Amino acid sequence: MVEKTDGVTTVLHPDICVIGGGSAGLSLAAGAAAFGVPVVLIERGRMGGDCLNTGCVPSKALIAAARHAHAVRKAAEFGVSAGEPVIDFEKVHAHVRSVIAAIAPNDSVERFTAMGVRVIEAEARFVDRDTVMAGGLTIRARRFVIATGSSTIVPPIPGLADAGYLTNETLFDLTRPPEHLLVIGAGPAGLEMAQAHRRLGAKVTVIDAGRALSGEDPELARIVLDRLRGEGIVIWEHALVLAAEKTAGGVRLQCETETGSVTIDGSALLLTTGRRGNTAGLGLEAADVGVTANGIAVDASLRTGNRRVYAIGDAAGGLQFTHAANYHASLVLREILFRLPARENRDIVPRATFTDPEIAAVGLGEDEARRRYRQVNILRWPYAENDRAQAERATGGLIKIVAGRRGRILGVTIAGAGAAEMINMWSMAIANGQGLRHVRGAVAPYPTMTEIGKRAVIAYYTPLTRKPAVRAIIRLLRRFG
Ligand SMILES: Cc1cc2nc3c(=O)[nH]c(=O)nc-3n(C[C@H](O)[C@H](O)[C@H](O)COP(=O)(O)OP(=O)(O)OC[C@H]3O[C@@H](n4cnc5c(N)ncnc54)[C@H](O)[C@@H]3O)c2cc1C
Ligand SMILES: NC(=O)c1ccc[n+]([C@@H]2O[C@H](COP(=O)([O-])OP(=O)(O)OC[C@H]3O[C@@H](n4cnc5c(N)ncnc54)[C@H](O)[C@@H]3O)[C@@H](O)[C@H]2O)c1
Repeated sequence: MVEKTDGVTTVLHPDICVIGGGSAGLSLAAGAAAFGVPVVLIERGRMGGDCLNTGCVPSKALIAAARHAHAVRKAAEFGVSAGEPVIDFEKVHAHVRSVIAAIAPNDSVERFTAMGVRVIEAEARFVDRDTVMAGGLTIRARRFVIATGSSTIVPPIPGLADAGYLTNETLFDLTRPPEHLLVIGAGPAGLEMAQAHRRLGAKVTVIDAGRALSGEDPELARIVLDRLRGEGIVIWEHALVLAAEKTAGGVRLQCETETGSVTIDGSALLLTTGRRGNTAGLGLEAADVGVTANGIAVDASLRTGNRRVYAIGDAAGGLQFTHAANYHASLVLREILFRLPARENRDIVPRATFTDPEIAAVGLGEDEARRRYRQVNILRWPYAENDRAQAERATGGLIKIVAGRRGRILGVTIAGAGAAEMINMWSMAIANGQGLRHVRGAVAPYPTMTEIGKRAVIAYYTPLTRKPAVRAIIRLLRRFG
């Protein structure tokens, strides 16, 4: 990398300058370095970003602890006596920290420096279309990639700031369980954390202005919501939080629900009200980079209004998943390194919410498929018809497959045990334009829950067995012995 010092400032001239060392930025920097391309990565906080420090990793570690507590409570159903679990929240917290610590070296400054990435630990800011300043250094790169992540949207609820609230940035620092956790926002983040805390001994109330899990097919979302309610979580849907206030015991919310006004007292409040791409302080105006209500304005190739600048991951204000961030990084890298046109295809990006049961989906939902195509077939198969699900006592679940003409797979949603793992097969099928016949032709080991999808597909072909033409062929062939 060309580096010039004029006695006052040092100017770096990499091919690529990445702003943000979270899932998106690290993925892009690692890919560029692997091809020997000079790359600068600027990170103002902790390497690994949200996913490692305050998102996926701590939340999944907490969920794992909660699942063990739940398994102890449920053990009697299997003839194993265990009683009520003893939960040491400080040790749960230590478990969460140790999982982060185990993964952190993969995202460390040392590892990336060893790969050949020049890591600058400072805040980055554009000063013009082609220049970023960070930590007293000037970076003039051929291409810039903004990967600054997102932050919780704080709703304008009167009294909220004074009442005090937790977000994903502070939730995992708790070393004592909240007695009664109030959660505003019943999306993936809110419901995952609601169930984890409930299973770890807290009372939990969730409030949403709209439908809970509104991004998912209502038929399948209902399976998850029924289970959560069955575990004692109170979920208010279509409820407006009008005001918040601090109380001696914690926090009080005044809500307007479908059945009237309700006052809810809790000991702590968590906001999981959606996330907006981080744009503040980046000097985007100087770089001619536009913003939207969700984050940085990009086109389908993740390019901003400034042709040299891309935005990827949560910052781009679209899909907000670690795997989407990695996908974005691969698309932009393809375009920068090989000049191959990049085009984001959201239909191939799966999503999974790690409640129990999980809900996972890829491709089009039924409504969207009906909007786009004239002929749509809906296939369903319940977990209760699967032998493994019976053995595991995990019969509450359903797969729903949306197929088009000639059995092309358009979308799949699964609510049930192992849904996040099971969706992989369908992601692969959709990404490769495959149809139901490809699934029919594959053999799934018995007894596994993967068979649930295959059974749905076989049911789709069952009417074939009754077709007169098919039966006539069989009759004809029987004559030959
Ligand atoms: C509670 C929770 C659970 C989640 N669970 C999952 C899950 O199970 N699966 C999943 O796929 N996704 C999950 N997500 C979403 C996932 O965490 C994000 O999609 C992912 O982290 C986005 O990566 P990113 O690189 O775009 O942003 P980030 O990881 O946020 O990284 C952005 C980085 O940029 C840095 N930065 C910002 N501005 C500047 C600046 N001006 N200069 C220098 N550096 C800057 C920040 O410090 C940060 O480190 C979860 C999110 C939350 C909140
Ligand atoms: N398993 C996962 O992959 C996972 C887990 C957590 C988060 N995430 C990602 O992080 C992002 C943020 O997640 P999230 O669940 O916070 O966002 P979300 O946008 O999915 O859900 C936010 C919810 O908050 C509600 N809401 C917003 N303002 C409100 C208000 N004032 N009063 C009541 N309800 C209000 C909305 O109606 C919505 O249902 C998502 O894009 C998600 O994909 C992913």
